[in-house]
Amino acid sequence: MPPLLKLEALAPLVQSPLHPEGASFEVRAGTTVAIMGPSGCGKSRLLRTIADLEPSSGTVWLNGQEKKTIPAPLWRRRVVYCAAESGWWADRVGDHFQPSVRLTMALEAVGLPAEAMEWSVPRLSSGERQRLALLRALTLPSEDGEGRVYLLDEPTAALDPDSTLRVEALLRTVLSPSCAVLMITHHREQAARLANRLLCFDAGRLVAKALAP
Ligand SMILES: Nc1ncnc2c1ncn2[C@@H]1O[C@H](COP(=O)(O)OP(=O)(O)OP(=O)(O)O)[C@@H](O)[C@H]1O
Repeated sequence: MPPLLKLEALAPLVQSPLHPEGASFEVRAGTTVAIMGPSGCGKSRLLRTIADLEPSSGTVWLNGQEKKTIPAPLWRRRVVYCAAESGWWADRVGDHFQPSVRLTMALEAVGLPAEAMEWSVPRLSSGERQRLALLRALTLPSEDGEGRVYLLDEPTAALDPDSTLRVEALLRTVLSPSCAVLMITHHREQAARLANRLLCFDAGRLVAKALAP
């Protein structure tokens, strides 16, 4: 079985912060891979290139199928990107979601009430905003049941310790055998709690590191 996500020499086309050889690694279905590195080293841009939001050189495959053979809207439904700073386009939170039992359960799991769907976006605290943006990504309906990769950019950066643990517990439930998570974190303990593999930026190269401190 091919890896769910595979990168070969992937790099942003414009002013890439990566070493010229780009990023090459695989993410297997059912696993979480954590990425760490200093501020400005290129972590977010790497996720954005995988998500097809920045022009890039190199090659990406999803389930053995090359990105350039998959229409962009379909790619973005299967490679779901959750940015560190979320974008919202309507005033009411609920207008960004499709109601479902899964959503109600997920809200509860991260400590938010069902009424959060009625809240207005401008009133959200940064932690509420971050959890809701994550739920929006995680509960996107899947039309074809195909495997998905979730690209999560510092998904708990705005959260208190208790909310962080709640979100981590939710993330573990996302990992069906056909899905995978590729996440950026600044916390090694979080990587150790969640990830199967850790990749660290070192002078523009991604280097595998042990998860134990
Ligand atoms: N569109 C762009 N074109 C050129 N350079 C960019 C672009 N967007 C960001 N950069 C630069 O690329 C570098 C990497 O940015 P990136 O956002 O990937 O960093 P990061 O590792 O995620 O940092 P942090 O941990 O602070 O979020 C930074 O120096 C940034 O200023």
